[in-house]
Amino acid sequence: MSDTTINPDEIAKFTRMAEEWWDPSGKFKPLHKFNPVRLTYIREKALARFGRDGHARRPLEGLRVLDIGCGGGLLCEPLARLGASVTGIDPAERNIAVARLHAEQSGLDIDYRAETAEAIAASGATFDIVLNMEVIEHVDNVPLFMKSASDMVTPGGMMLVATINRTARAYALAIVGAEYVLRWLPRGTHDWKKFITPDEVSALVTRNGLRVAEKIGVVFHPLEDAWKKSADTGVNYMLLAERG
Ligand SMILES: C[S@@+](CC[C@H](N)C(=O)[O-])C[C@H]1O[C@@H](n2cnc3c(N)ncnc32)[C@H](O)[C@@H]1O
Ligand SMILES: [Mg+2]
Repeated sequence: MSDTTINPDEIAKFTRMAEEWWDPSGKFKPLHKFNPVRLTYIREKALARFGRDGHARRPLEGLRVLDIGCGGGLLCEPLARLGASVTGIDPAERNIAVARLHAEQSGLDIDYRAETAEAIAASGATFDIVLNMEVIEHVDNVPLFMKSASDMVTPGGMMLVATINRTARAYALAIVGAEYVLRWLPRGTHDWKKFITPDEVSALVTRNGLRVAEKIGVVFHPLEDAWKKSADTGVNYMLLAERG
């Protein structure tokens, strides 16, 4: 197995789409649509874990957040607005350039770096919150990726993972449905074989010293045109893991 998590085809694919990160109806429309449910989840879990007051103007003030595979910064920016000290990393340099420019235009101070998780982990850096959102299914050497991500969770900290389950239903909905029928995503965005089950994610984080606190599904509601939390983890899901 290679000693890097970088899959060059994946980086090339995201580099080609980089100009579209902030277009809510462009190629990253599904991520824009996911944002409300996942931001609500991250915020809620962070308030609980770190004993923060949700009514404060900047409730996450001072918490160090690492967003792995941050792309154009769709999660970094709202978290910076909540007061967090955000570091966004992505091996695709074009993504980082787009993210930096957008943060500057938004008047936000975010530490963006064109780096891999394994490189940052090797430096010994740790964070209160590590975000691992819609990335695992795009990396090589998943064990190294999950070890690097887990190692960066400080004692008392947490990691949130969002990804797609490897089920027949995920093939039908996340690939055939989303790429071919509804055309929400460009064809070839996902490879079913790279999807990962909640049990596999749990085993990888547990092996690296974290404890799985919750697994929840995320399901699309067509009538409301919105994604919502659900007990059904059969396709899209999120997992919360904590250290100590
Ligand atoms: C589907 S996007 C998700 C972007 C962002 N996390 C979000 O949810 O809005 C996947 C991102 O992972 C990045 N990526 C690909 N391989 C990676 C790796 N080995 N390590 C970290 N990020 C990677 C891609 O460049 C891309 O920006
Ligand atoms: Mg994906």
